[in-house]
Amino acid sequence: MTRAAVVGSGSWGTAFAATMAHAGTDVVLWARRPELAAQVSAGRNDDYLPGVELPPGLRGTTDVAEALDEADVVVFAVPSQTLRAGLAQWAGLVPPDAAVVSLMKGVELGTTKRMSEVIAEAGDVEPERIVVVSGPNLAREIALRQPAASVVACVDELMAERVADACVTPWFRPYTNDDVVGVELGGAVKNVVALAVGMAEGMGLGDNTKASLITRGLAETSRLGAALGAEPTTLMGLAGVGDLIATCMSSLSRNHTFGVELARGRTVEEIGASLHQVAEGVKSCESIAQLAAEHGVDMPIVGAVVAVVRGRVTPQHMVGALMGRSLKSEAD
Ligand SMILES: NC(=O)C1=CN([C@@H]2O[C@H](COP(=O)(O)OP(=O)(O)OC[C@H]3O[C@@H](n4cnc5c(N)ncnc54)[C@H](O)[C@@H]3O)[C@@H](O)[C@H]2O)C=CC1
Ligand SMILES: O=C(CO)COP(=O)(O)O
Repeated sequence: MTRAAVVGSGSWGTAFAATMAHAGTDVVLWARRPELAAQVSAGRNDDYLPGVELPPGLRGTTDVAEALDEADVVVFAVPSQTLRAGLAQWAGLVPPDAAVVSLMKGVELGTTKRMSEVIAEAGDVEPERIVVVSGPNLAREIALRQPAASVVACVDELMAERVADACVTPWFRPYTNDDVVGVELGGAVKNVVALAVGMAEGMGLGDNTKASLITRGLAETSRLGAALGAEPTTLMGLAGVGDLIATCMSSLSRNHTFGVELARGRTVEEIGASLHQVAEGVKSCESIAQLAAEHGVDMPIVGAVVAVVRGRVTPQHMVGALMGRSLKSEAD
């Protein structure tokens, strides 16, 4: 039986751990707080997935060494900006032949590294063992066993298949892919586009506005992907268009919700204090804008979101600025 450890017991760490347990994997979920670890062992996570019944086989622990001991699959599900510091404590405990999975959808501030790059660097893990799982996977819907597909990406196909086998259920269908760069970029950039779409919604704007932002957001993602060597087909797939649609259209998305609240006039600090969960785009908009600048890629929506998050312009001003840009070809 495959043994898995999940590090991070927020909404997606818990939902993915539950999915693997349903798939027949022996799963231990690490939590920082003893009361949350005990709740998980009792079949609940009231903080992050209230009302959801977790599978009986899923165990919680606060002992990370116990969780990682003899794991075939090690999954990281913490906020992207905390991963490097966490790995400084955890990396030495990861079994040397384990698949190391990133569920995270962010880009590191300062270094502009993707999460697989942070795992390789700070965790000293070879790229052949690093697997990225990403797709239209709103945690609550997966935890409620609503059908969805996802992408399991690794440069080593056998490693991707190991992780796909460990998480496949009748309601969670993983597709393998070897384009780690494209899968990670799709997941990170869609959060920033969802902030912009949320702002449009909060301003009372309608579906044409949202569809325009989503489509031009995809154009920005594709340009960045081309510069970084991603496959165009990946960005047209589940980890690109699929996740962009789910996140931008769903009120379950924290990034979307954050954008709505910004348009209502609340500050980044006020919303962050009340949300209690990570909205990765709020920080990754800065690192993605830096990555784009480094590669000479034009990303006006990402740039506009950065300006709002920094408090330099209002969401209302952002829409006017985007609409007032000089005309160009759709293909550029
Ligand atoms: N929630 C969702 O629907 C999905 C989330 N993701 C991605 O998965 C990643 C994790 O997201 P969620 O589980 O939703 O986040 P969350 O905000 O629900 O939970 C984050 C977890 O990390 C823990 N944590 C926070 N700071 C930490 C630190 N310094 N060290 C160790 N643990 C720490 C928190 O206690 C919590 O258990 C993010 O990158 C997110 O973009 C991906 C797909 C779906
Ligand atoms: O990545 C997600 C769905 O695939 C979840 O998005 P949020 O982090 O905005 O909630």
